[in-house]
Amino acid sequence: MDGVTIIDHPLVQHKLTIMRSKDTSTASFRRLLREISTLLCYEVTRDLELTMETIETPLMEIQAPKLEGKKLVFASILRAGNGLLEGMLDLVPSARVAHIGVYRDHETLEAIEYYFKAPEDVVNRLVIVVDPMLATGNSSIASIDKLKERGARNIRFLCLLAAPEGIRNFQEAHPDVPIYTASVDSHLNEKGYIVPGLGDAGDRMYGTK
Ligand SMILES: O=P(O)(O)OC[C@H]1O[C@H](OP(=O)(O)OP(=O)(O)O)[C@H](O)[C@@H]1O
Ligand SMILES: O=c1cc[nH]c(=O)[nH]1
Ligand SMILES: [Mg+2]
Repeated sequence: MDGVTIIDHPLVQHKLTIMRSKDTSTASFRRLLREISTLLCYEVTRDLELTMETIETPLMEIQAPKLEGKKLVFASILRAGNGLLEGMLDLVPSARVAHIGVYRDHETLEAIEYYFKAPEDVVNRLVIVVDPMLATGNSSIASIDKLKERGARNIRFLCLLAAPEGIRNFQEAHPDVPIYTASVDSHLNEKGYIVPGLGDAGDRMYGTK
């Protein structure tokens, strides 16, 4: 599938299976999401450019690689995005963070925006938008619209599960934004849930249902 990278690392797939199970507790779900996010972060940053820098080891001076360019921005779509954000920050503690408050209206499935806070200078930075679920795509499309209004030009979207319908909508709206996901599931049901999916990610993370 063009523009979609499926992260099929065995550890990712194993943890995802446990997360999907309805018998997995809130505590385990939250811990697994944090663990899996470090593995996803590793893949979504795999091709970042490096620049050589001179350093001195205790033995000699060498040229050694460091990340090039400005610090990354991780943009978390609330609430469930925060579950991915935490593990990503474990790996890249210097990343800047944007928070985007969006929830789905349960009837219309439209994205309702309620909060937006992002670094002023996103224009020159790679922005990695995180949300475990890409269902209709309405939430991620609206979030990326806001980031583009702010000037972001270099954007990637990272999720855990995606539905084919959501990928189509997303790519129509943002053909320039690559998608990284651990799985493309079968379809959306009549209520807009991903099937087989894992249920409502926010509710499972925070025990709100
Ligand atoms: O692709 P979409 O159809 O827009 O669905 C995906 C969105 O649904 C979930 O959030 P939800 O609306 O449940 O909000 P919450 O995280 O605050 O519970 C999920 O975390 C995504 O943000
Ligand atoms: O299956 C779904 C669809 C949207 N949001 C979720 O949390 N789960
Ligand atoms: Mg949400």
